[in-house]
Amino acid sequence: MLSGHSAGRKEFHVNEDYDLFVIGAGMAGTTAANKCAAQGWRVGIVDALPYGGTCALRGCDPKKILRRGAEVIDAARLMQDKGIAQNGLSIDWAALMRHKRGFTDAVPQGMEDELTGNGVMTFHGSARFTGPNQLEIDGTEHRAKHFLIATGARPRPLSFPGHEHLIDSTDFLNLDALPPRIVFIGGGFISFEFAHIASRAGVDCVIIDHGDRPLREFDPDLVELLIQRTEQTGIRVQLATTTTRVTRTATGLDVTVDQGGKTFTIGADLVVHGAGRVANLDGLNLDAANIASGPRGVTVAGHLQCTTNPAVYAAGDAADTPGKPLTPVAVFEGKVAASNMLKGTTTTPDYTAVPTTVFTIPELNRVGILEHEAGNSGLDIDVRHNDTSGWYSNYRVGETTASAKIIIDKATDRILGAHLLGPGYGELINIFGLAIKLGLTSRQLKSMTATYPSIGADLGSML
Ligand SMILES: Cc1cc2nc3c(=O)[nH]c(=O)nc-3n(C[C@H](O)[C@H](O)[C@H](O)COP(=O)(O)OP(=O)(O)OC[C@H]3O[C@@H](n4cnc5c(N)ncnc54)[C@H](O)[C@@H]3O)c2cc1C
Ligand SMILES: NC(=O)c1ccc[n+]([C@@H]2O[C@H](COP(=O)([O-])OP(=O)(O)OC[C@H]3O[C@@H](n4cnc5c(N)ncnc54)[C@H](O)[C@@H]3O)[C@@H](O)[C@H]2O)c1
Repeated sequence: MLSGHSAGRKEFHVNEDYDLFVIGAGMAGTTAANKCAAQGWRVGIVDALPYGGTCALRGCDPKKILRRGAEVIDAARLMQDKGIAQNGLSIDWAALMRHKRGFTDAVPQGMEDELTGNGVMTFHGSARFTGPNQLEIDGTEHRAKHFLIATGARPRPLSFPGHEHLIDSTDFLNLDALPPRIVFIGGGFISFEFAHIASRAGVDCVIIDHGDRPLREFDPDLVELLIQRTEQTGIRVQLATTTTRVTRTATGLDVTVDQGGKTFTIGADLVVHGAGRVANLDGLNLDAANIASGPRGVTVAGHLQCTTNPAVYAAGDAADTPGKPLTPVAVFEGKVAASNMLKGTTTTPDYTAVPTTVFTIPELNRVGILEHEAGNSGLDIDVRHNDTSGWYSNYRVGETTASAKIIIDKATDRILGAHLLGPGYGELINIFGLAIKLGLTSRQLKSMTATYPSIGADLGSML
């Protein structure tokens, strides 16, 4: 370690000679760090928070553990008058949170042990660039030949008066108790998933979206069905509704909204931010390293190298790429960035056939193109749209909302898109993803033999 002075007056210790320094120990950052260390590179990684990132600690994994409680309640309700007595089954939120922590508490040490076991040097603190090839963490400068920015995303800043009263998704996933009334601002993944969990725990939930259609990246017919099922569950969905202010009252919070010029107030005990996320680049002092960026992240070329500083790469939610802010995308972008840095190549990530699931109950899924996108591209398509609610696998569990829409290219018989709403379809969508990735025809996919009776056995009929 050396001592020196940076551009400011502060004295720095300088730790030199990294091949790669990674900022952010989430899925993108740890994937790249492990891959480069495995090739013998000297790698450093830093996180301002415990290691693990959003998915494992504050997103996908804890969310889906909490959803399990809601799944059990919903499954029992669907079996009302079908052999399951409805006597007092309820969510014990505190115990469910303990179940969640049984998983999340072990993540940071496990992740850090894996990194150090692979020879990666781990640091804790906030990193900020001090030059094109150097950054600072708590008064120590680190120089490296390459940097990977993998700092994830944060809730989009909101501007209406009283926005400071909102809690974010991280706060929601750590609530010790659920209050009687929750309002969710924004009708996207977070609000729908959380409202579906909270309503099964007895919370009176309202989702407010300023657009006329929520979950815009999903098939509109299936979204319409999901809204109906959501409202049957007791969740109010207020569309084309703008939140104008949130005020603290003696008993809770008042959310004042405008719907087509009509103003009214919705009472709440908690208001949750579900209005989108932006790249988390604040505090990185990107200008010091001449790193171009926008709200979607660090400006990178197709091979994930920064367009204005060749030493810098970016991956995951912090990179402005065609990839959606999803865990599998963060992982494969981390791999591609690592490979390009290691080999000096310009490989680009393959974004085809990345499936997405909104983990409502039942779940909404998409892979490949939407019906209207096929139309816009001038493709001649066959749309195989089935109401699957009466099919055996849904009858068995008592689910009355289920639908499948498969988009097939008439010219080649190839599957271009699959849109599924129904219990267990979150697993089925992966098979359609593989079919699209491999360019399979509907005839080839139909030739699959599935176990019976299983949800996979419905696949042939969906085609
Ligand atoms: C509530 C919620 C639920 C989600 N559910 C799903 C799901 O079911 N499926 C799915 O595919 N995706 C889901 N996502 C999205 C998914 O979590 C993200 O796409 C993924 O975690 C992004 O990974 P990443 O490595 O890019 O960033 P992150 O995992 O966010 O890691 C970034 C890390 O960088 C650190 N950091 C930031 N700035 C600095 C700095 N200056 N210095 C040091 N460290 C810094 C942060 O502390 C953080 O640990 C969900 C997201 C949320 C919020
Ligand atoms: N299951 C999953 O894979 C999963 C789950 C949660 C989050 N995520 C990721 O995290 C990202 C962020 O999730 P999210 O739910 O916050 O965002 P989102 O982008 O899914 O949805 C945000 C919604 O809020 C609306 N909105 C924006 N500003 C508003 C305002 N001021 N008032 C009312 N409505 C407003 C938008 O119209 C949109 O419908 C997602 O895009 C997704 O990539 C994924």
